[in-house]
Amino acid sequence: MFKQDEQFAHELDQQDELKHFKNEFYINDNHIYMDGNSLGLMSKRAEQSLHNVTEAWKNYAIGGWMSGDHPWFYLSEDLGKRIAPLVGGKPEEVIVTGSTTTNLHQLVSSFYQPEEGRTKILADELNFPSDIYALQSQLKLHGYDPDEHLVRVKSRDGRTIEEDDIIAAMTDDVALVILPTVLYRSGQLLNIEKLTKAAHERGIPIGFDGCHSVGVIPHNFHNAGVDFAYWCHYKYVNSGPGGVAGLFVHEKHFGKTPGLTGWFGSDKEKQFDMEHTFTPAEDAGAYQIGTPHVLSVAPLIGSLELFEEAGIENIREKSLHKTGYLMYLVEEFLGDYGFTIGNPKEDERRGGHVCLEHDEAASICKALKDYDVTPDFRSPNVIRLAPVAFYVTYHDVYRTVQILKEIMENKIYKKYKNERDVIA
Ligand SMILES: Cc1ncc(COP(=O)(O)O)c(C=O)c1O
Ligand SMILES: Nc1c(O)cccc1C(=O)C[C@H](N)C(=O)O
Repeated sequence: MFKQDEQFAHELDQQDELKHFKNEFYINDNHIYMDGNSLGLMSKRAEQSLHNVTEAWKNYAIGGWMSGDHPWFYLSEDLGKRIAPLVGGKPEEVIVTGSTTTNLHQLVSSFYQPEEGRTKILADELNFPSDIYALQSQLKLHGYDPDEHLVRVKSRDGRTIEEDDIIAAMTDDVALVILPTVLYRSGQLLNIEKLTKAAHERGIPIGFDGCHSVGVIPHNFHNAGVDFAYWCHYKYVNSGPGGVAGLFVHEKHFGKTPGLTGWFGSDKEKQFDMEHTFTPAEDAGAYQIGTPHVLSVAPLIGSLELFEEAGIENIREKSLHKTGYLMYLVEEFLGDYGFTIGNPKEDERRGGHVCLEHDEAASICKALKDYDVTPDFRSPNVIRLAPVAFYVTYHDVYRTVQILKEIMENKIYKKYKNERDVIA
């Protein structure tokens, strides 16, 4: 269904009904940005909404909490409602707050309730380090040895985790399951419905890290019955470095007091009563802790407009097609150069990036940067390439593969050290 020639790439671009979105983003003409899976590009809408919030601060000062187009007091809830369609949550099940890691701490503090004989947390050995560190420290806070109580499902191939292996590890001593939706390195998409059903059949609550899927894949957290989820917005949702994260708590858990409490988790009508008895919000808002980071959330106001205009189903369709095209070109043009495609190839098992493995991955990434292509390296041998639907064209994908071919054919990568820089 794909063709090898450059003209074909141009034809695909002409037919791309999302192509006009590229003009919404800041990117130099000749630059190819394949790293939206780590930090999304700045959009003009995000820049504008950030500016609007600084203007509100200028004009209203403390009045900004209740005045202006986006009163800050309700902003986290308002944005949660707008994120809800991206994660398949009800509007009141989603709140924009914290960071991925702090939200995980909050949710584990709330949902990990060990009891006699059921004390373990189940994760996987390919999980993102920050999640593992959080789980280890939570276990320690409960007086458990993480080496014994944090179970990490093994990968059979070093890239992916078999759902059946995860389910087999959901034994009677497991009190909580934490998994990624999409694995950060290989890009494997786990079957969220299947895993949630299996966990619940065994009486175990389950939560998902959606960092690598929110903004690129539609979700179904509510209908799947997922207990909770957490994710960042600075990758595929383009909210800027350190942008405020999000979390989902299924409505079946409403009414419980979160493990970590703070005044911004209060019922909004009660918050300024300043009582020493905490009255939690009745929805996911209860999981907030302190004052929202208004300046770090501001870009999301504008960025979300693009998702509302494009539709997440269309974004997923285009992302699958572009990653499919990239894999096709890799196989056609790079077959002789020692690359392995490390992500699952089936559409229902892969996320928004292609994982290329190569022994010289670090030096190849450095060479790509000198050709004005931004890839993403994960030690020891992974090149992640994300042809983001909004701003990477088919022709960009074509050019990236041609540049890779040139780097390999002419051994240009040999000019660079095959080791990572400070930030990968
Ligand atoms: C899967 C995953 N989990 C957690 C994190 C940590 O997020 P943060 O540093 O925003 O807490 C990241 C990215 O940094 C990630 O990719
Ligand atoms: N959060 C990051 C940062 O502060 C600096 C550099 C990279 C990141 C990332 O988000 C990395 C990303 N989570 C990953 O999947 O590797």
